[in-house]
Amino acid sequence: MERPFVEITGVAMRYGGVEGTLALQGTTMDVRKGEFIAVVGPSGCGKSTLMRLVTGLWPATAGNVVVAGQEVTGPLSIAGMAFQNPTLLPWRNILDNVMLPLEVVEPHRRRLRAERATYEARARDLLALVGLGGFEQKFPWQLSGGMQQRASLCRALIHEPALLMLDEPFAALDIFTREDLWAVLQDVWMARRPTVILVTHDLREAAYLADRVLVMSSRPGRIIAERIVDFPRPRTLETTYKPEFVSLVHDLREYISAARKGEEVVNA
Ligand SMILES: Nc1ncnc2c1ncn2[C@@H]1O[C@H](COP(=O)(O)OP(=O)(O)OP(=O)(O)O)[C@@H](O)[C@H]1O
Repeated sequence: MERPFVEITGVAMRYGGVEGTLALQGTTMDVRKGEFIAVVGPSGCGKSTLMRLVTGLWPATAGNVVVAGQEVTGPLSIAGMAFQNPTLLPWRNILDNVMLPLEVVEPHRRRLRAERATYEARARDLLALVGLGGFEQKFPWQLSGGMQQRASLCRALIHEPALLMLDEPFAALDIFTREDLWAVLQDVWMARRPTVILVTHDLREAAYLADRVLVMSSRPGRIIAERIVDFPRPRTLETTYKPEFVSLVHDLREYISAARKGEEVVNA
């Protein structure tokens, strides 16, 4: 069997020394190459911490994180990231914001000067794919929140990362924009098949997008349940009204209620 692309084994994370906050303990999970995983759990259970450990932004206090067969010991260049706030640079136009990772991540950094036209075409294609064709020269403050979040998704994808880490990327958006972006993200994922780990509080979002949903316990967080989601793709809003979908979301909600009360959850 192929080795998982992301292997998290017995990870613990304590912030601020021995007396500090224990955010994760005994966290173990694997993600296959090209798989779309959603991680859900009670507020403060350590989801963002998990993302920081996988991308090498923080070292784990205990346990191992291995990505693409390599132990993670520092920031991962094969990862693209998007967060709740789009964090676009206000002095750069949308095209230049999207192209930013190319100025940082090798081998693109070294090729950028000679192959600028090719890279720029790639950025324009991505912007068109998320519905932002024609907005390349605009500045972030000239775009709505949803449009900025689309641009930030393009920025996370421009260097064609093998791993896409999304930490509540749509949380700040209204429900209509959010649902539009689910379809956009699904399109991008189906076209390029990166391995995705999405952290979200929105259980419908998890069920719409993921191949597998992992549920975390209250802090210190560990994985206490998982559900395979096998609705055919591309999924649409119609999918979300089907009884199987509603029932999955209902189950996930029950798991989280149990986790918040500190009860054990039986694996489905
Ligand atoms: N840099 C830090 N220093 C100290 N404690 C931290 C730090 N970052 C997070 N924590 C603590 O670790 C715990 C887990 O935080 P984390 O942000 O990972 O949770 P989360 O599940 O992403 O939360 P939410 O669902 O509310 O976004 C919390 O108790 C938080 O206060």
